[in-house]
Amino acid sequence: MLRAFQKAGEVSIRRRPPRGFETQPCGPFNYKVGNMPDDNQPRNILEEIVWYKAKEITVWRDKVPLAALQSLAKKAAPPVDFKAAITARAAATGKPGLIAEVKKASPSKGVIQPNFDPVKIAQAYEAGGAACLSVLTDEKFFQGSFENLQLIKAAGVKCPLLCKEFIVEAYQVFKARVSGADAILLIAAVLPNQDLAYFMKVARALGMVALIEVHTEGELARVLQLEGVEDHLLGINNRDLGTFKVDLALTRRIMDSPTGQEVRRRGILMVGESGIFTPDDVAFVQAAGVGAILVGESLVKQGDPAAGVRQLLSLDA
Ligand SMILES: O=C(O)c1ccccc1NCC(=O)[C@H](O)[C@H](O)COP(=O)(O)O
Repeated sequence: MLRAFQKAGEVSIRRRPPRGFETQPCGPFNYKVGNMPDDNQPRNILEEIVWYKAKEITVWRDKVPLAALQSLAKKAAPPVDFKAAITARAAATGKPGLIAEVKKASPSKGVIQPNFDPVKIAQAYEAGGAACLSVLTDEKFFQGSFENLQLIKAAGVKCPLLCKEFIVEAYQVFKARVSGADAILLIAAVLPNQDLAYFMKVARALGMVALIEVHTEGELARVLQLEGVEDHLLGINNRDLGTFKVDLALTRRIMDSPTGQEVRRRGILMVGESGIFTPDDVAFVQAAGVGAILVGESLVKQGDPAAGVRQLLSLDA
């Protein structure tokens, strides 16, 4: 459902507070600007995340300037083909290719897995039959890290890795590559097409693909206008950003719409994201037309994530 402030398909997330941040850096101190009116507050969790991200990036850039990161990216081991891993696994199993998410906590659920060992979880997902992995790198809201991405790659996990970061600047795309990512997430609610096109280009130049995530049919129609979008993946996130409620029927509604039909005609690899808990859920989104699924909570909270993967996909042990 569209909110009052949102027009069909347009960016709905404001990248900065409209009247500026409440505090401004002033030498070694943070100077409080004064009481800000209510309309300067984030309207949903995604705005809160993105506003904080802008501050985080400033700190990262002070430590490692973009030029230094770019030269590290040149020296990094080459990326692995993310899309090929999904299509190969889907062909072998007859199920959507699974992108299993290494996720400790979330804004909607708090801590999901208190005994969180990212490498062990990643290895278990791979052993269970995941095609690819998604690694949350956001620290404040998901208790993830870029270090987790590095550790998983360094441990020899072969599944291609998606850097699950809230990207608002090219700096993060280079940081993802340097940390071992094979794919990046781009969110259409946050990024206008001009930014999406630029970040897709940077990702391609570094040998990665993008998972471009939409929440509405309008956003899907908008991202379908991007040149070369077929080379990437498109995801439908079933989680409402305002209420956190997940509704798998969103995937079906969008895939059944005229825009969803266009996606099928153009043979774009679609990913069903969030709220997938059971083999019936997998069958539901597969019937709706997705070729891949992105699953976090239902797998990560299990004592045996490898068994969890096999169970979810109804695979033999
Ligand atoms: O997971 C959240 O609470 C969340 C809140 C706000 C923005 C994004 C959020 N999650 C990111 C994701 O897209 C999910 O981690 C991913 O799709 C897996 O979802 P699930 O299987 O439901 O854990």
